[in-house]
Amino acid sequence: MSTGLRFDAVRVCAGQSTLLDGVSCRAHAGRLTGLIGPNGAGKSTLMRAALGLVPLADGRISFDGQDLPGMPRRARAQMSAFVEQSGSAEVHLGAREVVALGRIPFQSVWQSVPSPDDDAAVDTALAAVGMSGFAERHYHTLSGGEQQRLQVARALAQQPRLLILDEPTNHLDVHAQLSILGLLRRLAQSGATVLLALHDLNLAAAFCDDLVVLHHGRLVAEGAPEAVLTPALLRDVYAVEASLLRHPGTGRPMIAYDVPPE
Ligand SMILES: Nc1ncnc2c1ncn2[C@@H]1O[C@H](COP(=O)(O)OP(=O)(O)OP(=O)(O)O)[C@@H](O)[C@H]1O
Repeated sequence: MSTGLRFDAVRVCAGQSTLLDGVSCRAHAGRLTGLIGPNGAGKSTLMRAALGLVPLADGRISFDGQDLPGMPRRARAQMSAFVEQSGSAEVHLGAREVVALGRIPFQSVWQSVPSPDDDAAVDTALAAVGMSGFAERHYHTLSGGEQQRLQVARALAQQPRLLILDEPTNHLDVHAQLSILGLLRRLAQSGATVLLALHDLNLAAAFCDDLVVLHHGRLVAEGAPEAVLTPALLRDVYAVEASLLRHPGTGRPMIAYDVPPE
């Protein structure tokens, strides 16, 4: 059984700066974990460290007990997928080809055309993000939100057991935000480990099973949204005043920000 993603006393440095300072937290298998914190808190750095894209000065990051950053790239790509914050530069590819990039970790060097399994995974991923009708378009002709949905589809085509996404709802209209987060929640419910950075705290509260809060490169809170999202934490971490309400249907926390009168 999968035990999920685990960060133990993770420290990351760049020159004289400490970007992450002794961060220990978990993203459990079968749960949607939201990584929150203000700009510059260290969210992207933590995600990139998990995938071996920035070196650890200290600590350990493991997935199902295995050292994740230290794993051979192909083995890591066969189990994990990453959607980065700023879209990538696949400008000369068609939309379908971008999604098909997610199948590369499973293809042999002798394979010149995608297998039926590859094609099926790409079709399923395109449909999951509502982009089947865009498959033949050039990537660079797509809107920011359409490109974002394709990047999520590329990650889904990898059929990962671990999915890490850096602000996947960036550029998306409200319907697309709810639909992508619903999709990620279903993926988690099917047993995957899903860790995603989010700035919209109301969306984080509505969808995530667990929240991890970073501030100045340190862990400041971890747990269920209703335990983590308190007026005191919002004041200390985000320097905002807010009241916590409950959604009348789901009982989930909702944040009402105090906007000063003019
Ligand atoms: N290579 C680097 N050298 C120096 N500082 C860096 C480097 N990479 C990141 N930083 C700094 O580390 C801090 C954390 O950056 P990071 O991108 O992880 O934050 P974040 O929480 O993802 O922010 P945002 O919400 O704005 O995307 C920032 O202050 C950033 O400027």
